[in-house]
Amino acid sequence: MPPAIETLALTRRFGDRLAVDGVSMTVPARSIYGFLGRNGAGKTTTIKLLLGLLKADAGQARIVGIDVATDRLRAARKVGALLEAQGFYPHLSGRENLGLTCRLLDLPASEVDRVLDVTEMTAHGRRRVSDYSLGMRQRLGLARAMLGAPPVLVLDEPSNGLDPEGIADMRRFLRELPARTGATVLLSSHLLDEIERTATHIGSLSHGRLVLEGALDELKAGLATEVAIGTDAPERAAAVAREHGFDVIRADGAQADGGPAGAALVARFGPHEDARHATAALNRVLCTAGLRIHALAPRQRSLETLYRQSAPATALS
Ligand SMILES: Nc1ncnc2c1ncn2[C@@H]1O[C@H](COP(=O)(O)OP(=O)(O)OP(=O)(O)O)[C@@H](O)[C@H]1O
Repeated sequence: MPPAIETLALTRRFGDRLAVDGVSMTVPARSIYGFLGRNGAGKTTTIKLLLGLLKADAGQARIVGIDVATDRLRAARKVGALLEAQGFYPHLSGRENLGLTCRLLDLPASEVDRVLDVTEMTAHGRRRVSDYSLGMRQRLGLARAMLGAPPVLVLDEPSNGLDPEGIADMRRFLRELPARTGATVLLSSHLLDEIERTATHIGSLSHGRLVLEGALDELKAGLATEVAIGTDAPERAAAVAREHGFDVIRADGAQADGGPAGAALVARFGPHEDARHATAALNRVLCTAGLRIHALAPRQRSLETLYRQSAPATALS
């Protein structure tokens, strides 16, 4: 089975600006691929290249093995998209809006029932889109992207503007999608936490370059285990720990004792080190030196850590 999406040194300039700079990304079939990057990193341009809405200056893009540049229409039939501007006719019902797209794509009318059912929108199909909540419009956008059952879905910020309940709903829906329909989802979002809870794989762009890619579990497993140290004498604790060969840093985040967020003293163990043994050894060293240690708290390995490490110069946006 070819990857759902594959690019090879994909490049696109606007004037002097390299918006997409030699990106080689692989989205495995049936994955949920979180596509990350701050504003202007090149996500939308990449998506437009994948959809054949823009031409690449160099490199290739393939959707389920079909070259987007040389076989544009066949590739386009394999991908459904939910982009920011939904472009529905507000005075028409959801069902009528979908019917129009169905005719444009030369698909059987039964597709409307199918996608309304998949997106749990059947009950609202006959209501006018102007009466829909934002969450329902996003669902309808998903339904439209799924017309013709394309194997690949590209969703740009599907949770944008939704309330917490709507976001949770969207998350549940997306997580179930590959198993229910066999589809692969490329999910572009600024919400790291949402991506972490939804995606199986991630790819991160920074200044047009792919700086991080892989299965989320594997990437997280490769991160060092970190333990926050709660002590009254952080400077001395750091010095003692370092003397004994521990890698100790000052890091942002919650204090080990649950106190106010700020610079915490954090020990980092290698990804293959036994964290329990290492923590016990660290504790022994600090206590033997007469330091008062009131907490040793393991920190979660998070997508945020990965993201910051891969693009350290860029702030979250
Ligand atoms: N049509 C265009 N003409 C000129 N420059 C453009 C054009 N489209 C994008 N760019 C530039 O290319 C770079 C990448 O933009 P792009 O929209 O792909 O980023 P993005 O990651 O999608 O950001 P956002 O999260 O804000 O949508 C930016 O510097 C942007 O200003």
